[in-house]
Amino acid sequence: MSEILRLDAVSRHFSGLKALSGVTLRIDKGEVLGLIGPNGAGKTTLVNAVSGVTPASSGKITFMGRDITGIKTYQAARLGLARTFQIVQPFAEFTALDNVAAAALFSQPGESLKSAREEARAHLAFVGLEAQAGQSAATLTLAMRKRLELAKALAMKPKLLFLDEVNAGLNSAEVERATQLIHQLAASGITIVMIEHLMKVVLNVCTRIAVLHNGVLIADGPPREIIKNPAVVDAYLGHQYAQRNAAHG
Ligand SMILES: Nc1ncnc2c1ncn2[C@@H]1O[C@H](COP(=O)(O)OP(=O)(O)OP(=O)(O)O)[C@@H](O)[C@H]1O
Repeated sequence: MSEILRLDAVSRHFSGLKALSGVTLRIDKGEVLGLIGPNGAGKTTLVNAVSGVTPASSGKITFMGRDITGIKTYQAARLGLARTFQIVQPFAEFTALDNVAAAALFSQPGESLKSAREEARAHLAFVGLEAQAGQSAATLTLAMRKRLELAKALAMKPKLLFLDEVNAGLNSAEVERATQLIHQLAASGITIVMIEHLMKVVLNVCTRIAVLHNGVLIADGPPREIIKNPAVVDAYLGHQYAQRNAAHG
């Protein structure tokens, strides 16, 4: 497989706090990488560093062979790096359709509003929000706003898509539906990095798992190995989880 993203010794400090410490990680095209770890481990900070929201303090980030360290968010979007946010933040007064059209225009500013809206309609249909196209984003349920967030990210035509806790706060039927969408996205060839606390989802969709703890990458490998890794069990999964898992083979 060929490399799409590479982090070399990436660190991010907030005053004295080391949110990310010397993270080196390679992601290949077509992978679905699960990024896991306890609260405050540095997962969102890593995604923010790559997508230009909060630049790295040091280290190097390479996307499709190009040095993108310190890139701005709009530049990242135009290169094909898109993300959803943990706290969904649509333009509340805009319709669902125009939220997605705005995302399309953000990544391709030359596009006409008419074609951005046509494109937006297709993305809304993909995430199952066709019927809500004309509704203002403020009136959508949390699950719908999460799917809207996904449609916005897709409107940026990503090559690499970061999903930041797209399942948080959803019920099991909604998680099931979101999981199917992630499978479809992966099948369409988009490389995915997902921050996810639900291990059931991680194990269902991820081809590889990277684990952060206190800003340090403590493990990186195939899901079946990661869930047995003693450092990961200690830092995140817990011994009960490991025992339950071992009992289920
Ligand atoms: N803008 C900021 N200013 C100061 N500290 C920050 C900032 N952003 C993150 N941090 C701190 O950096 C550390 C890593 O935070 P981060 O949000 O990356 O963790 P996370 O693994 O995504 O956690 P969670 O699972 O709770 O979302 C935390 O201690 C957090 O408080």
